[in-house]
Amino acid sequence: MDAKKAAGEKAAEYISDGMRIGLGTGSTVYWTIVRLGELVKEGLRIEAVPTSVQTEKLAREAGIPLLPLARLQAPLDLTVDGADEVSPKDELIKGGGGALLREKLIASFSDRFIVVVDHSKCVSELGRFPLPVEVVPFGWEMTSKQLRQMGCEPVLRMRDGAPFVTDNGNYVIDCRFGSIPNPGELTVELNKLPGVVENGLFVNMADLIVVGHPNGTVRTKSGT
Ligand SMILES: O=C(CO)[C@H](O)[C@H](O)COP(=O)(O)O
Repeated sequence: MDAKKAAGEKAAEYISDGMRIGLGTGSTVYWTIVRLGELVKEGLRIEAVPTSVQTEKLAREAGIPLLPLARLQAPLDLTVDGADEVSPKDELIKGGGGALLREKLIASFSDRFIVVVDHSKCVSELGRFPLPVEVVPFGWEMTSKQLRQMGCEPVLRMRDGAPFVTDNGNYVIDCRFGSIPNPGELTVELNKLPGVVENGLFVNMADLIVVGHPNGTVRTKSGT
């Protein structure tokens, strides 16, 4: 079985009747959404908040009832989402799919945050994957220069010959740091830059990491 499918489907086991959940974005949580769609058809009652337009579409197709954020009075029970890198301390890089801002918001509104990855995402130190930073389009060139001064190689994310635009109307600058020895400090420093909306470092957020392996086995480990 595919490692992403194994991890994604396993996460569905943590979701029970009556829960209000957050649904992440990407090809691993895709399998959670597909599995939840099956369970909903079998009678599971849940409501979900999607972290992207892409996930909203998938959830609708799967028949999962959606919950408008404006109606949310209390934290979500659980959010399931993927990641691009996971450190030994369960710090994450996210945003490969460009949904980092909504993903961080929804995860922070959740009592529990479960991360689903295939084994290749587990690294000894964060930073080989370029860190996605969501920035406002106005003056992005200056923001990029300031990001460079923080020790990375910044590249504006492009799609079809034009800047990639997030669901929030912003740009993404992918910042190649090479290594990020102190993600906690870096996330604070990045978010101090005026043009930065949010960055893809998720520190002290994951409660459980579900890691899929190519033979279809899954290992879980408690997060921070
Ligand atoms: O952060 C994300 C999207 O913004 C994704 O969760 C991350 O890129 C992992 O994606 P995939 O499961 O497809 O490898």
